[in-house]
Amino acid sequence: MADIALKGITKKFGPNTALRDLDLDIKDGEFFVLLGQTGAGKTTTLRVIAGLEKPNSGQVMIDGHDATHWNAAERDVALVLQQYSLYPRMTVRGNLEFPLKSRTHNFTAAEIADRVNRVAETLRITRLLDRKVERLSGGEMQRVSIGRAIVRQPRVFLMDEPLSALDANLRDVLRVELKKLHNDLGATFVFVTHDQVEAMSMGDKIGVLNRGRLVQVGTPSEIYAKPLNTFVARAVGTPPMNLMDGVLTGDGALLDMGGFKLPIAERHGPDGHRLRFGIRPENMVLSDDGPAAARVFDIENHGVLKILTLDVNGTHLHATVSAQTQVHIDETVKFGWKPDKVLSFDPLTGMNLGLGQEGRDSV
Ligand SMILES: Nc1ncnc2c1ncn2[C@@H]1O[C@H](COP(=O)(O)OP(=O)(O)OP(=O)(O)O)[C@@H](O)[C@H]1O
Repeated sequence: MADIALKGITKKFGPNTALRDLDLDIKDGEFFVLLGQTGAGKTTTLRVIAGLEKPNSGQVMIDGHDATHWNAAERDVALVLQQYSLYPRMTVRGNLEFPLKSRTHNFTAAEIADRVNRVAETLRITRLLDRKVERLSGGEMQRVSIGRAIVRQPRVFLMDEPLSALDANLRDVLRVELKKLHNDLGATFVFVTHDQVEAMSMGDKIGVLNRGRLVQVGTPSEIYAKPLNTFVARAVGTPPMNLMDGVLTGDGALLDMGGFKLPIAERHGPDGHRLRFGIRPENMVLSDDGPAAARVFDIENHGVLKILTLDVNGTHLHATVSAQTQVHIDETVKFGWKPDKVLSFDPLTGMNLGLGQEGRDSV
């Protein structure tokens, strides 16, 4: 088990800067998710923590020790990748034993057998122990990959999109199992994903990366309810937050879109101030006396709810409504929003004006 801290890490590949002055604190035993789009620097961050990539500047601290110059073995971390790094011709047992048989360990045969059996039980792969890896399904292989990481009992698990090659059902199952494994082991997990649903459902903490910079760190609910800026606001939530430009007037927002005026509970600026207003789809309200009008462009049925795409003069907004709501494509509907759920962003910087200086400093 271990705390990890990155201090001012910059990593360049030729002219390409993958990480820019990155500071990151991961607490002992935390399930920390790094969320970002492709090329954001997630894998590079993991490889810097693992000691597989040397930063151009900055420090890697493990349990309070400066580990910047430690090699990968000294750091005692395990990396699980999206592609299974297994030996296909060996049995599952052979693959699980392999990390314990290296010259740096001095385990007895009985100790190795005991560890392998316990890991197999934890991951429910005991019945597969004598099967060749090449004869396993994708989900089984990924379980074995995870098993190969835990059998060494490292202090940190680094996981690079370990579920992204699996089909949706299996991903759901392994998500739950990984969370349980984390609880059982009590080890520090750093989990990389570009899938915000995965990040929201698994992380104790989420760090949102964009172009090599850490934009915001927080619990899933903090990131969802108090995004630092429009980038984070749109990075989590399905469908993403609606953003609309407009001006403050009286107790409302006069939207450029359609010239509609909608009430807001919290003002961030004087009358006439231009803002970007943000509202999550579940906080849009369809009602006959709504102050704004739109054409229903699309309806997605999701069982208990429907996701509507509303067209307001060519701009699309999303609204999540109950499955009982009667709507038809091309129908004109009236809508409003929950005034206390509206966020106000600076249209130039994208910063969330509702957080105040204190909120911005804390992220
Ligand atoms: N070995 C390398 N040589 C050159 N450029 C690299 C190398 N590794 C990463 N990069 C660049 O660094 C940036 C960050 O890459 P990284 O793989 O860390 O992103 P990522 O967030 O993990 O992306 P993905 O989700 O696509 O894996 C990208 O612009 C990438 O092209």
